[in-house]
Amino acid sequence: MKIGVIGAGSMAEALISGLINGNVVRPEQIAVCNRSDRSKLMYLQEHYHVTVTEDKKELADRSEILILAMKPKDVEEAVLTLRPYVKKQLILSVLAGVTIETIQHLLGKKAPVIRAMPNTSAAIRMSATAISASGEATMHQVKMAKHLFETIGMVAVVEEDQLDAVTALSGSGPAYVYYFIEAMEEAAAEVGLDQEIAKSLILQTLAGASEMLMQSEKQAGQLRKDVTSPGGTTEAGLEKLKDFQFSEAIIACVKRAAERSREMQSGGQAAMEKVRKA
Ligand SMILES: NC(=O)C1=CN([C@@H]2O[C@H](COP(=O)(O)OP(=O)(O)OC[C@H]3O[C@@H](n4cnc5c(N)ncnc54)[C@H](O)[C@@H]3O)[C@@H](O)[C@H]2O)C=CC1
Ligand SMILES: O=C(O)[C@@H]1CCC=N1
Repeated sequence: MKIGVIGAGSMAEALISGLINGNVVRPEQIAVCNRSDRSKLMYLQEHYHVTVTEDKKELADRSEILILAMKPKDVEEAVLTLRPYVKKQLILSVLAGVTIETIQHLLGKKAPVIRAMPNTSAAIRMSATAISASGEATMHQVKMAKHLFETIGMVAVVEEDQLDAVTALSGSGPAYVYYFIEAMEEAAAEVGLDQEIAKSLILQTLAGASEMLMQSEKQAGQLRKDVTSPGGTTEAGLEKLKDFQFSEAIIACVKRAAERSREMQSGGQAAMEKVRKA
């Protein structure tokens, strides 16, 4: 399987790192191009030994899968310059808020397109990814995409209209967790803990809680109650989280991110209109 990656940013690197370090594909099976920043290409070549090129034709000709990994605002230019070289390749987009219809419009044909929403934990093969395929994608191509993402984490197959919600939940999700950890680190300093010790305690606590949920038949709410002794420390701490409307804040966060994904989708439709009128 030969893969061409268009856009050499954070998500591209996470995918490349997961695929290569997990021995899923060999470096020579991956070629990457970027728009302007050549240093990023040099970095990827040096670290992962992938092929780098500035020539989209060369990239497309050698690839069976073309991964779109630029920012959504750049999709129009990227796909229009790629368009002459797209023949039978499967187009695999990781772009937030850019629909299959928009991509097919920019390509000027009903090419097989699979939208995926992974997250940056792909770098260590722990991504939570959801995929959705266009009707043009063959069963083989869907299986191939599913397999690709399964090798770097777990995969859920969803309807395309679910992808805004997925993006808000697990695509952006690592950032919420890192934000929580940053706050825990700040809290640890305020209660007088050494920074390094605090960091290991926080990370093991998160990993342990997450693993408990995976292994246990109990739901999160029950496991929380198991920790919370009546009149104890946890109850006192949780009261503060309630005072500051922790749940409401998380719900508002995910809802706003999903809404933003839908707004970005409207941007993509405007680009599609522009191409249609040109
Ligand atoms: N960063 C994340 O956690 C996740 C990002 N995504 C999606 O992945 C995509 C990329 O995100 P990041 O990697 O964070 O962005 P980034 O800004 O780090 O990387 C995008 C890269 O694409 C390049 N690029 C732009 N136009 C191009 C063109 N015409 N041809 C070739 N390269 C071009 C840019 O030079 C840049 O290096 C976005 O669409 C985002 O929605 C999806 C899931 C998670
Ligand atoms: O922030 C973003 O728009 C992208 C999509 C999911 C994670 N990062």
